[in-house]
Amino acid sequence: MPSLKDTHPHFDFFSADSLPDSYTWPPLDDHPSSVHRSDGHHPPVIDLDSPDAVDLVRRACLDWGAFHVTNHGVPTELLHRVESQTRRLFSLPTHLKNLAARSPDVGVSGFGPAPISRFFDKRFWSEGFTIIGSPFEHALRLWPDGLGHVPFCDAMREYEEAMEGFTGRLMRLAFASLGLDESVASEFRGGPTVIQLNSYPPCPDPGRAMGLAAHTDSTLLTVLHQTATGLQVLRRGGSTGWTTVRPVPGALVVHIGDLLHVLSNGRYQSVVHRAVVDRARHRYSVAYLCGPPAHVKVSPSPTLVGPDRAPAYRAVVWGEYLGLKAKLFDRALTSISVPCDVLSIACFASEVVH
Ligand SMILES: O=C(O)CCC(=O)C(=O)O
Ligand SMILES: [Fe+2]
Repeated sequence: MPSLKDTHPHFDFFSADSLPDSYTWPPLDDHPSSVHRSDGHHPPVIDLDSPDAVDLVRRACLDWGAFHVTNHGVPTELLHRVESQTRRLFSLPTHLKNLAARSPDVGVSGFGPAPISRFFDKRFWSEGFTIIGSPFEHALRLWPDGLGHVPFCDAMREYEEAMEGFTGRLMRLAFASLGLDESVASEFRGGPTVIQLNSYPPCPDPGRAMGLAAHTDSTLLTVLHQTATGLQVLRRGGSTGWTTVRPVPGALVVHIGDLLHVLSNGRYQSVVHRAVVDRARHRYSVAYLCGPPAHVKVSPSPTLVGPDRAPAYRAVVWGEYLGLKAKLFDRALTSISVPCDVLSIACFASEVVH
């Protein structure tokens, strides 16, 4: 049962020399940097220019639900600039960041703890800043004098443009890897832009703190930029526990989200992931959340449905799914699954009718 706390007072992470009780999670025996996996037990690195890219993406989606991409076409200089502007934003004093806080009236954009934190009794050792559309209004509150907001807004706008191109290419690859017509991927492009900036300050007791608890993303695909260790993924169906996804210089991490899970009729499963924290290092990550345009219904692709493979999920638009996630969290996907008995009745009925 979620604790559904409405707000968390913003906490000054840098003044803490020990972990307050409200941030102390039970010790996790699979927690964090003790997990070192040898090669072959790590999401693969895929060169987007490889002639085998489609097969490599299929294998990675089936095995991990996550992979690294190189030759993605996003300039290194832009990645550095986005990271340094993220750092600049989170290093503002707390009272200034609170001027751009998320509020229920203004929606989910702005500064604050991760929205999923309200499902947990313990707090996350992190701060987030969610950008939906233009960051201009929030940025102007954070840097009210002069042109301080300009480099931040420029970097985010350029990143958004670069991500639109990159995720278009990725979606075509993902479609091809499922044996679907690549041109249909364009129907799922042009959705609202969402960029999630995350900050994980150094933590006095990282073994008992949680940066961001286990979750799946409510997206088609998520592209994560990280330059420090902290991301962990759970390999589905395996018994290997959490795998630390070490940053690969210059590469971007791709996650399968719940909506691609639905579209693929469960063939590709959304990846469960979390972020852990470090005693000395302040980590930042930038997630680009790629979803469909507001009116586009996502349902299992007809090509992946047949007499022996009934549709496992009903159709949803992104807004409805986000609403379900905000209410049900990790039960959202199950809530749109089509129960087997309904399927067999439907199959039986169609056999009787035809
Ligand atoms: O910071 C990370 O590594 C993970 C971030 C994440 O999962 C998210 O923003 O949804
Ligand atoms: Fe995530």
